Amino acid sequence: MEDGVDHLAFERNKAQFDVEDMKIIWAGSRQDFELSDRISRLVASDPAFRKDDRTTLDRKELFKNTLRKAAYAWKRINELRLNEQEAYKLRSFVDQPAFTDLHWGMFVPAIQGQGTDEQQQKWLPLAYRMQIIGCYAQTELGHGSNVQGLETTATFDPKTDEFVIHSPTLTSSKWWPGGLGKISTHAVAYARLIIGGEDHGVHGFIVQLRSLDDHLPLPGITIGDIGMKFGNAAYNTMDNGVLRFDHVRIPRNQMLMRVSQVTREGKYVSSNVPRQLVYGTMVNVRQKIVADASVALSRAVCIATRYSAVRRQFGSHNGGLETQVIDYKTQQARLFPLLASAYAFRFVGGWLKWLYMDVTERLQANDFSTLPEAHACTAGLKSLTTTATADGIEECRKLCGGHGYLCSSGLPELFAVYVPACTYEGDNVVLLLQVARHLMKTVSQLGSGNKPVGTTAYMARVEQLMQYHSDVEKAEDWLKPNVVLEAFEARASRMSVACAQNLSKFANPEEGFQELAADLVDAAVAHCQLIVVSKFIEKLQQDIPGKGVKKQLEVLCSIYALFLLHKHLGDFLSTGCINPKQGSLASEQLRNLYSQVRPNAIALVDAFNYTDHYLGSILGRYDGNVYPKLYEEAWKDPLNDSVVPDGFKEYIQPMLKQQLRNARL
Ligand SMILES: CCCCCCCC/C=C\CCCCCCCCC/C=C/C(=O)SCCNC(=O)CCNC(=O)[C@H](O)C(C)(C)COP(=O)(O)OP(=O)(O)OC[C@H]1O[C@@H](n2cnc3c(N)ncnc32)[C@H](O)[C@@H]1OP(=O)(O)O
Ligand SMILES: Cc1cc2nc3c(=O)[nH]c(=O)nc-3n(C[C@H](O)[C@H](O)[C@H](O)COP(=O)(O)OP(=O)(O)OC[C@H]3O[C@@H](n4cnc5c(N)ncnc54)[C@H](O)[C@@H]3O)c2cc1C
Repeated sequence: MEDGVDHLAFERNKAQFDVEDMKIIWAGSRQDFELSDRISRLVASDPAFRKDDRTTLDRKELFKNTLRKAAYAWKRINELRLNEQEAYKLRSFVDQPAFTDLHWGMFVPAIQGQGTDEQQQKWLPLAYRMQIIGCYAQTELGHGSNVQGLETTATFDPKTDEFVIHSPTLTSSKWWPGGLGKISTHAVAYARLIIGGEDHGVHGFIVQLRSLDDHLPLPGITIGDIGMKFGNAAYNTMDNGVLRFDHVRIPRNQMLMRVSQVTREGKYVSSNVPRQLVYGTMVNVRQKIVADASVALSRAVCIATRYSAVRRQFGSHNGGLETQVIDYKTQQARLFPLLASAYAFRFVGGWLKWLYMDVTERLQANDFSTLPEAHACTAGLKSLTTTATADGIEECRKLCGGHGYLCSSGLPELFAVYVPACTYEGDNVVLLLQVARHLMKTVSQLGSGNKPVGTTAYMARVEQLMQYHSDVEKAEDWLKPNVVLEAFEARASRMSVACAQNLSKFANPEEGFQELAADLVDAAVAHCQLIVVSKFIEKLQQDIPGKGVKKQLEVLCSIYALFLLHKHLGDFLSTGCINPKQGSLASEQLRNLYSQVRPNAIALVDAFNYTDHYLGSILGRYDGNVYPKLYEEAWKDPLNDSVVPDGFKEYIQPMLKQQLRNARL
């Protein structure tokens, strides 16, 4: 069959729910849906945002092309008078990482979160109008995860009322900041504050890097790009940079002074806010990364699902059609948990956004009580969702067989752009260790009358959870939300308690923490998975309008939870929460659930409402017309510009002629 159009139309007719209603649930609200829909079509219909040619561009062309798109996007944002939310959407649908991500995503929030009112009034209007372009320069060549280990210094000079920013060693060179390499005029740079020889730890400083006239680096500044990164086009649209300071002077009022101040006399004054607020920008971005995970994963799942319905292999009887690969149970068991994960991450992302807004409001009112919870949740969920998304995109590539390896499938580039999310904004293992510290603290305080709150509230029932044994008797029992929730709570609390008990055997707790780090990471994962499962279940308790929509979400929620249970069966069995028979019943139920998803699979990915432009994949085309378009696309490759390739006459022809001569001899 040459043309897949009929396959997908038939698939869409099979759906047992209203896809338009599901689009609203996915978007968050009708208003959010309309906004996304409008802006994505605007970008898709504008030839200036074309992106199908980028894998064939060399780095310089690719980068220039990125600058052109960023400037054009800014022009359109102004011409159309888009508000902040619309502008953010437009940049995301342009789908090309650029310096603007760091300007809007980190430089501006760093000033908003860590600057005083006066500093905000001075710098934010310039940044909002893009009269200055900023980046977030924290990581150094020698230190990334260990922020306290940064070496760059900011030494106060009381004579001139300035800070002297300096990179004392090679390893103190700033290394990685996006937008720094070629474009940023300013940075929020992190450096150790030194006053009168005393080290006050790491603080943020606004530093001008380049002239606003000719864009040349200012005196004392050495700056450039750090070189090609993984993938071809992918993240190479971004100028991740290197920066060295040679005694660069900035006025005292360019230290971000919301958390602590340096007076004219050189006195260090701490506000009554926790010093961890210096890390606040990372918490903000981690929350955005969690929201973005569902987008990246759903794109890959949309491509793999549509293609799996178009692709046929084996099973033809009497010359009839072969079997659609989506009908193979192995394909379903690999694909449908990823579909369910995309929905699960969508809902947990929405919840985390709420949590972040809540903690921000509290901080403004000097209530710091929920900061540890916000840090643990953003760190843990960033780690969990980005790991699962990066692995999921790669699985989707494999689900598309050989064609998934072509750039025109969109999957190689999606993976290459996405996978650094497991490292940036905190290495995923380092972040899970932060969650583990939070859990160990919670367990250690259990007997003290300090009741655990928020996502650790289940620990208050630790005695009951330590006695728990699942009462599942038949496969359908696993469909009950409380049954699932209790099993996940019992597993998470037992893993944390086991770690705490083992830790208590060490005379030196820090040594114990290092020794037990792998178990602690497992306990942190169990806790984070519980959060995602419980937020999905909570979502289902809300009013969910739309024909058949709630039923589909219930199926996906069960798949997400039971897939995790199946994957981590060892945890559930070894902690004694369930027995082997109950584990088998969960697998049986999972198979039933896959059969229920099958007729709805295409409609469930249509509900993401992605344009073909945004998907950027021939395999994932809405019309399913894969083969003719793949064939057409191949001829566009620059290698096919000429029939005989460059280099043939120089290298291959002499070889062939030599062989011919030898044969004659
Ligand atoms: C960006 C948006 C772009 C928008 C426009 C485009 C549209 C695109 C669409 C979607 C966008 C999605 C987003 C995409 C982003 C792409 C850009 C990526 C750019 C990348 C940037 C970076 O990577 S910046 C550098 C990030 N670096 C790190 O994350 C470093 C990791 N390390 C740390 O965080 C810390 O050092 C660590 C926490 C690991 C340890 O710190 P340390 O001080 O040693 O801590 P410790 O002693 O363990 O703890 C002390 C104490 O403090 C508590 N704590 C630690 N961190 C925090 C925190 N962040 N908040 C609050 N509290 C914290 C910790 O729990 C301890 O508490 P106590 O136990 O003492 O109570
Ligand atoms: C694409 C990209 C964009 C970036 N953009 C920016 C930016 O705009 N601004 C910026 O400032 N930075 C940026 N970064 C830097 C990024 O934040 C760091 O790379 C990240 O925080 C990880 O730190 P690291 O590189 O030092 O890794 P390392 O800490 O050196 O990690 C190496 C290995 O050691 C392990 N490890 C480290 N510490 C521990 C520990 N305590 N216990 C157990 N294992 C440990 C890690 O798990 C990992 O396996 C970017 C990075 C990338 C890849």
